[in-house]
Amino acid sequence: MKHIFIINPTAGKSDSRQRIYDMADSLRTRHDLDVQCILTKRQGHATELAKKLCQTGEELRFYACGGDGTVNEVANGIIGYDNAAMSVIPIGTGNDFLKNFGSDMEKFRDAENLWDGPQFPIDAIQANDRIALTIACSGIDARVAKDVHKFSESPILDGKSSYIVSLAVNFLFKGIGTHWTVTLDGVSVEKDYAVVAVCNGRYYGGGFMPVAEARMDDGVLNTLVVDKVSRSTFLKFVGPYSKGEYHRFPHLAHCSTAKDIVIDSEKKDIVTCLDGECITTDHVHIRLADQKLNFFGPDGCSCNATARETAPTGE
Ligand SMILES: Nc1ncnc2c1ncn2[C@@H]1O[C@H](COP(=O)(O)OP(=O)(O)OP(=O)(O)O)[C@@H](O)[C@H]1O
Repeated sequence: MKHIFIINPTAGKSDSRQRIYDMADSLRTRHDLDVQCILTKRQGHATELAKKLCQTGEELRFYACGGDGTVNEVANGIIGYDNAAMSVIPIGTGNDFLKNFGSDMEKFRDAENLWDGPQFPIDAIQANDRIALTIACSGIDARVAKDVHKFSESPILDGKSSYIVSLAVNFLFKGIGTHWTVTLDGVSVEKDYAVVAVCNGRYYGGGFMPVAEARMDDGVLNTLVVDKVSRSTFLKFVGPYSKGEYHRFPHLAHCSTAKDIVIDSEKKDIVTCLDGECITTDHVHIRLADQKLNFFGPDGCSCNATARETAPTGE
């Protein structure tokens, strides 16, 4: 078994490379493991690296060292390879993926808790030709996420503050709704939409949680569709939305467990964020991925640690 640390040197606000090298060294010396550290050189490189290594057929454990973008890229590289599994060492800005593990997130910071941890499958979202692990969101939230990186470079803004600033800019200077046809399990409705969030997990945008009951290993995607709203309604809605309280706005937000989600537009104006990585297109087709992702983590951890037991009913 080989242990591969894929490190994004640009992730997060400070350079964490040395800390990762030290952890890798510690695994070598304390446990006599075959360990390799590889730095990514550009966007998309983590997927290329992981896929190439998986194709050797060797038994591999990957550690995605970065933020959600790096996690997403390594997942896209290893999914479908039985000889590979991945975990995460969070050194990014937001690290929303690991929030699904609740307080165990802290244990992921030390490879000592990971290298012999249990392996389990988690679901993945197939969005066009890409995989997302947590949320595939289209609409104003995706436009906010697309812009968030501009603000997260500021030394005075943390993950959530960067998101709030990006939200304010999009809210004030760009429209809330976009005219699309959204098709859920074959039923199409053409109108103006604010958000279509397809959730396997629960967090995005520095901690926003659209669907609190989304579980990452139940074979179900929870899709929240939000109509275009006025600015004043949006202001009332966004707080509850970020806490999974969509049920307080049944006239605006509809949650379903549709298996097949398609968004079409006459223009190339659908921004879709996949674990924070954005694509822009005029057609998005989203469903549960055929393959599950092999994941490993600290003993006893659960990707559903913070999940609400059942879907709420409207008030
Ligand atoms: N060497 C590199 N140079 C420039 N960009 C890179 C490099 N390696 C990876 N990237 C890109 O950096 C982007 C940000 O990475 P990542 O999301 O992991 O960190 P982050 O933005 O700090 O964290 P988070 O998304 O959790 O807030 C990704 O789009 C990734 O593809």
